[in-house]
Amino acid sequence: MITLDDDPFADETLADPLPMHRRLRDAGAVVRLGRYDVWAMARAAEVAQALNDPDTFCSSAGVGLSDFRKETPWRPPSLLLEADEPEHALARHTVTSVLTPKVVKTYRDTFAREAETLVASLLARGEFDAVADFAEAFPLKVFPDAVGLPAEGREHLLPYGALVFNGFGPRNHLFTEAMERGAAAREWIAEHCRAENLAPGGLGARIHEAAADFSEEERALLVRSFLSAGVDTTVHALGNAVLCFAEHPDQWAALREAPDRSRAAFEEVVRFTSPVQTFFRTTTRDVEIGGAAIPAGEKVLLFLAAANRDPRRWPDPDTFDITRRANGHVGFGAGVHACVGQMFARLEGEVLLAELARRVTTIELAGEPRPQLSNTLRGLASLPVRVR
Ligand code: HEM
Ligand SMILES: CC(C)Cc1ccc(C(=O)O)cc1
Repeated sequence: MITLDDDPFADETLADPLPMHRRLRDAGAVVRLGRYDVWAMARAAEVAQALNDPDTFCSSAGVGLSDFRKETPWRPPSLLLEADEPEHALARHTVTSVLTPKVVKTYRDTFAREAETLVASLLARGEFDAVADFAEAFPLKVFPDAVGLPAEGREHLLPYGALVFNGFGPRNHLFTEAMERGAAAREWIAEHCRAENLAPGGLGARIHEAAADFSEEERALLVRSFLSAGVDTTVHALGNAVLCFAEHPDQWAALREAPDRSRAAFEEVVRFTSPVQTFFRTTTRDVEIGGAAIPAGEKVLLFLAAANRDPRRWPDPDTFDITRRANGHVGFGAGVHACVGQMFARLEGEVLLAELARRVTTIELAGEPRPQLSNTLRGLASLPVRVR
């Protein structure tokens, strides 16, 4: 068995995980991380195999380091993310009956209007922070509007997301800081998963209506899934997109030439930067995989970001190329738990990047990008840019 002593959740690793990803892929198809006493997979083939075998690699013990069979979760488990069949299928069917591709399409015009307003205001400013003023501003407007959240209190969404995503890691300083900062957010989120605080016709209200045979608190948990996963993820993807284009002016020129390439460009941003870097599964039986014998009951850390740059699967994996066919990456997961909001996320990325490409000639760094450290997400805390 190959053991590495890397700490994937250390600040310096989180700030620049690529060297570790290379070491993990080169060390073997399955390796052991001595520091946390867990297994790890970083190659595309094994990560896909685990995601597509939920009976062997389950989610109901939690998709973070904490094993729900041994420790009390910090919040009641998700009926989607932290559930296995048959319970998972029931919840999934309810949510996908609300967030259908057809329903997602109905937001296109609203997103386009919001994008026009936002890009025009940023172009007028010329210099701004592409995280706070762009990557956070857009999702924090369109997503809570779609869910049916009130205008006030939306400042709780990002701190709550930070709690959720740091909660998948070890109880390090990132988790404790998110816990302290997120105390008020937990209250507000719990309140706003309830039907009476969700606007009629919004996605939240529609989940309550579709989940008629669930209990009141289960219906609220289904809405909590959207509030947990629906903002920080797209915020990081959009911030990463601006950094990619600022660092690859040739790719920005290619997108400006054909703004209708923006959907494929966003897909390549998700593959290349993997906003969601890792999460766990737990083995339900002894399993042979990648030349290793993993006993039942063990935590397995899946490195989506490393798989998305695996040269065994991707030609020139470290090249950011918006004309590549990026589909088949695992940035949105795969299998029964694959992202239920990916079409919504793709629409946000497609519409906003197309508008930016139509209106902005050049994007330049106007200062050092500052990484946002997270146990699960990869993205920026700030990104000073100048646009013309
Ligand atoms: C770029 C943006 C996004 C990324 C990179 C992303 C990534 C992911 C990934 C990797 C998973 C799989 C988790 C697992 O297998 O354990 C997932 C699941 C999920 N995502 Fe997303 N997501 C994004 C946006 C969204 C949005 C906008 C929503 C809500 C509308 C959302 C809601 C969910 C939910 C509810 C699940 C759990 C599905 C299940 O377990 O059946 N996500 N996401
Ligand atoms: C990448 C995933 C771990 C994002 C995510 C977070 C939370 C939930 C939930 O159901 O609370 C679902 C998905």
